[in-house]
Amino acid sequence: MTDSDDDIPTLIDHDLPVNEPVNQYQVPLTIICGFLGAGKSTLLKYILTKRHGYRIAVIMNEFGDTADIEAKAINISSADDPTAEQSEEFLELPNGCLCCSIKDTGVAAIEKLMQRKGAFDYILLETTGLADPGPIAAIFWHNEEFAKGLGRDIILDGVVCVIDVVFGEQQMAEDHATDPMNVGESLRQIAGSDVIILNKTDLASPEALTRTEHLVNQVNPAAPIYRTIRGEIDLKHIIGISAYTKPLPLANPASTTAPAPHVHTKDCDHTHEHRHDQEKTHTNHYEFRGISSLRVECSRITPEAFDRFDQWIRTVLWENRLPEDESSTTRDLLVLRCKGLLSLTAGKRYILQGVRSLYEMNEVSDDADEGLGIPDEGKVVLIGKGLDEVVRSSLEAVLNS
Ligand SMILES: Nc1nc2c(ncn2[C@@H]2O[C@H](COP(=O)(O)OP(=O)(O)OP(=O)(O)O)[C@@H](O)[C@H]2O)c(=O)[nH]1
Repeated sequence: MTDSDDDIPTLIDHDLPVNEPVNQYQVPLTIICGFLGAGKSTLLKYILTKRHGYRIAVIMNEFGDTADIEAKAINISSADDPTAEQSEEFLELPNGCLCCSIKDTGVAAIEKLMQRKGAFDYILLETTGLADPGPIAAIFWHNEEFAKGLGRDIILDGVVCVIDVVFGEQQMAEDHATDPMNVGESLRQIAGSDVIILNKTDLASPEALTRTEHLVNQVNPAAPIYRTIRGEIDLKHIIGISAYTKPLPLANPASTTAPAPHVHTKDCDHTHEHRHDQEKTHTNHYEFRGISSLRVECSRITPEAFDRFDQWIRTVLWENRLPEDESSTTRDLLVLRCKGLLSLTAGKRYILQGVRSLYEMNEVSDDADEGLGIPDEGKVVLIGKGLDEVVRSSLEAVLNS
């Protein structure tokens, strides 16, 4: 980073978008979640003062029951009024960013913001350190009521989780789960994210860094992991990633031409080359506080198998049980996030995306297919609880039927 924090960038033309917008009529929205004190505000401040060519509206929000969380402010000053901080509801920054310090509930904040449509072309939503991003993502993705109103103008781009690499491991271990499934918020945040930022790497030992990275990767093998100091990251990794629309469901750096986000050191106990095999092995057996991931690969499947898979995933997501289990109480099954790619014998390919009970399977267009070189074989990744060998066998049986 060449800009100093004290430099207020001047307004620049929109010729430097970090990634191409998906749809010019829709404003992409990125949810930033993360552990308490992990560096979410620091990341936002970095974004708000960097020359990136986006006019970003930042919402610092408090979704859910966060009354016990002390309200905090992001201290951004403007060139015109260096003392201006959170006193203003909207603060327009010289680089085109719009800082919006609305503290009411989510949709109301977005409503207010969308009244200023045209003043920005990207929205960043910071959640509190205790927020589970799943329900928030669901508000912006596939919520029918919301889609009739504001939602039609907003498209969920992705969920980014900031982790404090010094205390991350400890936070995950100590996380007291308040939900009936006893999962814990930090693990829900990791499970529900599309990109993971390991922040404060300047303060952590290489061993702690590697351990935390490995741990996070085991909980969510589908999300690329980036290491940062004070949130300094190439914005193309977190903005305009189209995590819910792009036909790249599994962010495995080894299979893409994108710069490898998974940074390795000599201490790493895995490499890009054999990471795939490790995922197969470790994700089968790995569990952290009951959260694990399951990855199943398959060759091209028949249309009948595709229909059966649709039924399978619906039963798993909506009823928390396997289709063959008569009662939902027979196992402790909960899927927080799912992603997948299924190739049919007839030639069609479908992307699976799921957040909690919401899911969709969209056909991949030929254009996207050509541009991105989607592999022939399919795979499904589930992140959640109770994903044991019985679930694996059940899924494999459906996909291979
Ligand atoms: N050394 C170091 N300090 C950092 C880094 N990132 C953030 N900090 C500091 O960590 C503290 C917490 O950072 P914030 O950005 O406020 O964290 P937050 O996630 O927004 O905090 P909450 O919203 O309260 O959960 C601040 O004092 C930051 O200056 C980093 O990479 N290295």
